[in-house]
Amino acid sequence: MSSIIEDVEIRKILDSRGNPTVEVDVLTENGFGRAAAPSGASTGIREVTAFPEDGIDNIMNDFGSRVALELIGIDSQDTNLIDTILKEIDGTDNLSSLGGNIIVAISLATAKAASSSYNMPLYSFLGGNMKNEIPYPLGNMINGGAHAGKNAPDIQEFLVVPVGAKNITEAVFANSRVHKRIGELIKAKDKSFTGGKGDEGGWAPNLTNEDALYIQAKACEEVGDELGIEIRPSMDVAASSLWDDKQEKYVYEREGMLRNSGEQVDFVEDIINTYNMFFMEDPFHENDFNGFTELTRRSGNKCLICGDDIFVTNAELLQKGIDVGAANAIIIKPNQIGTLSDTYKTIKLAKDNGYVPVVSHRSGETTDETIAHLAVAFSCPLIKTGAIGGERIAKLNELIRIEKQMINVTMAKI
Ligand SMILES: O=C(O)[C@@H](CO)OP(=O)(O)O
Ligand SMILES: [Mg+2]
Repeated sequence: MSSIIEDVEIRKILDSRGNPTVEVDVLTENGFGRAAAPSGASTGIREVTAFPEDGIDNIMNDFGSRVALELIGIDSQDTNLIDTILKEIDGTDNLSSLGGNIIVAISLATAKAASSSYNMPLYSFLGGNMKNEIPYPLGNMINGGAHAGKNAPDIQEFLVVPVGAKNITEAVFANSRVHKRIGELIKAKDKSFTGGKGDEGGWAPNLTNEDALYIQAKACEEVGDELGIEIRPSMDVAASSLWDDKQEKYVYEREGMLRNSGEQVDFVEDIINTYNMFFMEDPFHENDFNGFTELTRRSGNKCLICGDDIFVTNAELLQKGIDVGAANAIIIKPNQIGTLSDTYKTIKLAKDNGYVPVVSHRSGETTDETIAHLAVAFSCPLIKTGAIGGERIAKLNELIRIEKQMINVTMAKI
């Protein structure tokens, strides 16, 4: 069987916001891999650059000579070599020449071509055939902040985790049930609600953070009782989007509130305690390591305190957090760092230091399902990938398929 790369093709496709992104096909003698890159709206400043400054089209024009020719003839199994070559072709520290999104699509498509060359699903090709754990889905229920319109809550994502679900089917249907129930509760509170949704398929209502939190908790309880499983509320504050450097305050525009870092710690701690939060992402902005450290000290024993913008899937930044006890979980988005091998390096560092890796979609997505395989392959106990919407269910339905293929399968330990 040959996994040697015979051809690499790139095309411009649509993402879920109607923006251009790239899809890459990698062909070997015996296999084929395809991957597409997502895009963020609330991106961290230290993420690699998604696309070159002049857009995608110029790269597409000289892709054959500049990229494909360099990869043809190389074994698609050699992820480290492929990623090194891609970074060399790019030649910049932040991958701004080729663009991290183009590099990540090639890196992932190559791994998929390798797995297909050996007739194996990606999760077992990367993770080995002893894998038998499925991650719990963090489902997105209400969208605010950078993912929704003007009158939506300031907080970006109101999420839930069906921690009592016994299998992935039960888990994803519990999340979709909570999503429906939240829609009903919003309509009951606001008769003029149009049913509008945000970028990740969560409702985008005219609600304060507090009302959204209350409705979310009520729906978790009601659906949890109905289904006989525990469902816990969670959130992504995406606080880099709230932070104003000049005022040195978190600005809650919808609420007309300003909070300094200390007040933000108290505010978030109170939410964790009041609502028995399971997971709290980016409660502080990307440079506020002190805020993360203080909240982790106070609440890290009862809630996952997760860093996204602060770490951007970068092992060096994660090490900085480990050194000061900032957070106990990390969001993993391959396109924040640009390659599969660097993504793995960060996951390994997280696990070696007791940080929970949480594989995540972006707000701008395609129907690419690769992250479902990565979460299983690298034993990440949680995956954040929405609850409804075509580009979100692509990953959730793939997890259902993966679970059916596995032997002696269980949900991850959380
Ligand atoms: O902040 C986040 O965690 C993500 C995904 O939910 O949003 P974006 O892709 O816009 O960065
Ligand atoms: Mg986030």
